[in-house]
Amino acid sequence: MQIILEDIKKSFKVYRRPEGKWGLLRGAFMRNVEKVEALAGISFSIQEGELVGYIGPNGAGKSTTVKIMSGILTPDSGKCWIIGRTPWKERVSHVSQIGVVFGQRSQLFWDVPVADSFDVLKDMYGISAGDYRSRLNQLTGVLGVDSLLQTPVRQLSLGQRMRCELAAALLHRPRILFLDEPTIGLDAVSKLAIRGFLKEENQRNGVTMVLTTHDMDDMEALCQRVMVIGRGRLLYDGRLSGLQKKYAPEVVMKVNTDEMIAAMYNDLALV
Ligand SMILES: Nc1ncnc2c1ncn2[C@@H]1O[C@H](COP(=O)(O)OP(=O)(O)OP(=O)(O)O)[C@@H](O)[C@H]1O
Repeated sequence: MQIILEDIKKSFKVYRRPEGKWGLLRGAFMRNVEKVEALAGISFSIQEGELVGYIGPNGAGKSTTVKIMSGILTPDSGKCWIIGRTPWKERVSHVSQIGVVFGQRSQLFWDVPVADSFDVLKDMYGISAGDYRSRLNQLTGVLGVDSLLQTPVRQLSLGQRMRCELAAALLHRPRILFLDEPTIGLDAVSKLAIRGFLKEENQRNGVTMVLTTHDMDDMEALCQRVMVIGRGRLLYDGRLSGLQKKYAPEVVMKVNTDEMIAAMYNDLALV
């Protein structure tokens, strides 16, 4: 198994101001401390080359799991091995094997051209000049961002930025890619492009992927296996079809809205 999590628990301390009219004033001297249990004992394992969907409602603990697997957060207890390493203990060697994309955050420098961020990543990961050139050509070509390399990140649209984020996460040829809501806020055309790219990268290069999303079309297009988390606990781990059969047994018609809208944009020559 390439990814193993065993009984991972994580809670956060949150400080709350006393309520009421004088709460603001009293809060300057005393605060109530509360414990939020984000993960209450999560266990799963993932094989090399799998593309697994990780879904659940807001606040269920998805991002916390991704942050622990990426080595950004340390859990309170439990065990985690990613390619045989414990992420938060062997961070440097761990990050060379993984790529991470957070849909709501950027790993690119905001004010400088995209190419400058890529150059920094090249040095950070110690990618040789030849390998960097060929990988950059390949990724920018497939993702359609070659013409954007000299544009400052702040001038990119969300969809353009997300394609650049994907290229940045894959420059060093990681074996595992963690994706936290990579299609959030994107239009139908960009969503389809990113799904197509992820599928190709998984199938052709065998990159293992864990995909967090609220978009069921992402799930259907990409994931055969789905893990459902709720209140920090794993509630389901199995085939997407099993989940659909259980919770939507009587669906009679399915309209793929993303594909419909993408076709409409194409017809209107809007892309
Ligand atoms: N740094 C933090 N400090 C305090 N509480 C936190 C922190 N990070 C997460 N939490 C809490 O932990 C719980 C799980 O949060 P998490 O971000 O993992 O959920 P999520 O499933 O990714 O949600 P969403 O779908 O909204 O992104 C939530 O109750 C959240 O408020």
